[in-house]
Amino acid sequence: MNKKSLKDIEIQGKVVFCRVDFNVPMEEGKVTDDTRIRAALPTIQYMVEQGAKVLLASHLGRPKGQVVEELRLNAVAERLQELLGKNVVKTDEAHGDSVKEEIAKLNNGDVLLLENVRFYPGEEKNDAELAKAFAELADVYVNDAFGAAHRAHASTAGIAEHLPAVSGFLMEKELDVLGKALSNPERPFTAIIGGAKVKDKIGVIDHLLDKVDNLIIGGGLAYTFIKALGHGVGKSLLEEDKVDLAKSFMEKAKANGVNFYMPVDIVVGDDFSKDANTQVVAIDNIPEDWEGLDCGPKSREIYADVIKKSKLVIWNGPLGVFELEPFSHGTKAVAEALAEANDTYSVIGGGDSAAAVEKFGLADKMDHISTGGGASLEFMEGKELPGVVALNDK
Ligand SMILES: Nc1ncnc2c1ncn2[C@@H]1O[C@H](COP(=O)(O)OP(=O)(O)O)[C@@H](O)[C@H]1O
Ligand SMILES: O=C(OP(=O)(O)O)[C@H](O)COP(=O)(O)O
Repeated sequence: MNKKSLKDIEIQGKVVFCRVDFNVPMEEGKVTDDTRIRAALPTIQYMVEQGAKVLLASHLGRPKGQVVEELRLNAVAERLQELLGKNVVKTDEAHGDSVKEEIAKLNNGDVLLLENVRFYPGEEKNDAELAKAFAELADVYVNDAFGAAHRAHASTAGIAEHLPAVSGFLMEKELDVLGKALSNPERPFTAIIGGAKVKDKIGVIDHLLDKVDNLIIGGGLAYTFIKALGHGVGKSLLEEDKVDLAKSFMEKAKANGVNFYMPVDIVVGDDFSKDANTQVVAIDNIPEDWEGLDCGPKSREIYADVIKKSKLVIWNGPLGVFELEPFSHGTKAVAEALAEANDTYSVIGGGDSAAAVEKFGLADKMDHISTGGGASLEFMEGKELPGVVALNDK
């Protein structure tokens, strides 16, 4: 990588503003998957050992510029403290006088976690004043938040204009592994795209159609494609204004000779809950009052077969609502097929896909689990990541 790294600078006794991606799954105020926190530990531990005063900054969820009590980072601070085996100071703000007072109390090697940076409306707007307010807290900026590197926000990009700015170790590793996998992909090359963030993902499908041999569309995205085929989708997740686009993707796949796969059968539920009644239906037979929440058994078999014949698979986004047992089987089938396919290099992207693989106990069978979903997709599209561009060149 042509960007400066943490190892290239002197941080002893300096206040380091380190952007991390601690946007972790939470339930009832507890962190349910700490993969992203553990992934940042090498960088944090290094800064501690070097005697820096470490300020960690992260977003959690999408509070849209307001304080949302459930999205405070207190539980994250607790988990980090356990993992580091060291006290972590947590502030209720992310900049300003109260934070400066806490920083003044830090000794070399101490760690402080700032409050959710997205509680400030300026964060997502990359507001210059907010970027300056963050920069005022520190001497050096380190970006280790690969998962948020595709966002040009005040704490991921703007701040870098005011301080020496370098990458952390997680950021470096992600760019290295993904870069190597894609510069000359082994074929057949398959992309599996699922999840719920339709708007974020549907665009990258276009680019993947220029690169892959096989494309599998699943999860909540699938219903926009099912609708594009002219079928009803009941109460399933649907991005009505992307239906025409979905149609054009299917045409592009055909024109490019890409094998295009989407579910042929669906597990529908009458409620978004683990106690829902379920049934398996064909994609042209989704009942009006039901919601598609997983792919069915026939689809799973087809996907597993494609995976086993691939040399490289990138997977972003669960194939169903894997958090609820009755709708976890599609995601599990894909994870198992990847685990069994020894000749297939598997790259897993996305917080939820990574959490799913972890939940099924298959994480150590994957070749690379990225901490970034959207970020890894944009990287694989060949887009420049603003959080990387903003860093100092070597
Ligand atoms: N059919 C579906 N309907 C609604 N939500 C779904 C469906 N399939 C998957 N999901 C949800 O998608 C979420 C993950 O989406 P997303 O954040 O886009 O993925 P990732 O974090 O892996 O990039 C999961 O919480 C999962 O429950
Ligand atoms: O979880 C994240 O995205 P991802 O689910 O695409 O990996 C990152 O923390 C970025 O969050 P955002 O998509 O709200 O900017």
